[in-house]
Amino acid sequence: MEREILASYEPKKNCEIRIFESSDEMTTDLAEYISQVSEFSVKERGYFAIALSGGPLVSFMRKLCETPYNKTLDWSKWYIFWADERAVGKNHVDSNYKLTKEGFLSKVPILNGHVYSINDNATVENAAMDYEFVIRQLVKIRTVGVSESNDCPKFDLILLSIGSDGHVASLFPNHPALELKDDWVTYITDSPEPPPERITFTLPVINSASNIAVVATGEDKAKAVSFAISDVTEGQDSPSIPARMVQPTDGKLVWFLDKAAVSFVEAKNGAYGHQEY
Ligand SMILES: O=C(O)[C@H](O)[C@@H](O)[C@H](O)[C@H](O)COP(=O)(O)O
Repeated sequence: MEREILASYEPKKNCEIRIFESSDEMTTDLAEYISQVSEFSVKERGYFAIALSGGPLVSFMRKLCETPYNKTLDWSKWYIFWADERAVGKNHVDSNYKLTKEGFLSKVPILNGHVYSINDNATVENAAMDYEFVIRQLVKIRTVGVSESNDCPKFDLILLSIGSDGHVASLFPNHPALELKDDWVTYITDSPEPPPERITFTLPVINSASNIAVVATGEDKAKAVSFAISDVTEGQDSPSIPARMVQPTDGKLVWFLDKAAVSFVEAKNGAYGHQEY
């Protein structure tokens, strides 16, 4: 598989940062990474439970719909979830389900019964409660694994992208939802980005996953990426943004970035290869 990683670092325990020349090369590596995680999970557990989010993420997964992956992956073992969803109908242009259906699910043979979309026919509060209930049932029968350190679900992979304000899933800076410890799924009604009502996994669920990948390209994400991955002590220069709170308890975190997304880190620290990520 042809792909060139410009640099790869392991700055913190269980965290790796991969930097690519272009977003196209990043997309190639991301497909290979997802394929490897899915094969490992199917071998270990018999299932692959993956949670997706919105934004540009689905378009970054496009190479999974092409050869060799469309033919080689064991799609019948894939179970799809959403780390966050906007409270709009499934046909609405803002729906993460619609985005995923059009860009991914309609192109690969994942079973309809394995697609756990968030209820768009309920209030956000009820949709969040329903979703947590469904996940609890699936954890009971181990279609979704369970964390060894708490009773949280242990998704095989949670894929996130980062907003330019540093939000991940629908967890926004300084929002009380960031403090939740016992809920698995929650809702917000005051998202700073439209639409205001959203359903989201909480940090304990995200951090309990076996694998978390955060994907970011472009200069508009560069500042947030720098605040999220740099080692400097938190303070005015490095606010504690949600993406920085993504720290797997027992699993592994991989950042997939293009050159533009690390331009702010680079400006502060020098060229790639500087160890102070
Ligand atoms: O539904 C959502 O809003 C997302 O799950 C969100 O976390 C998104 O992934 C980021 O906002 C990046 O998306 P943009 O690049 O479009 O800001």
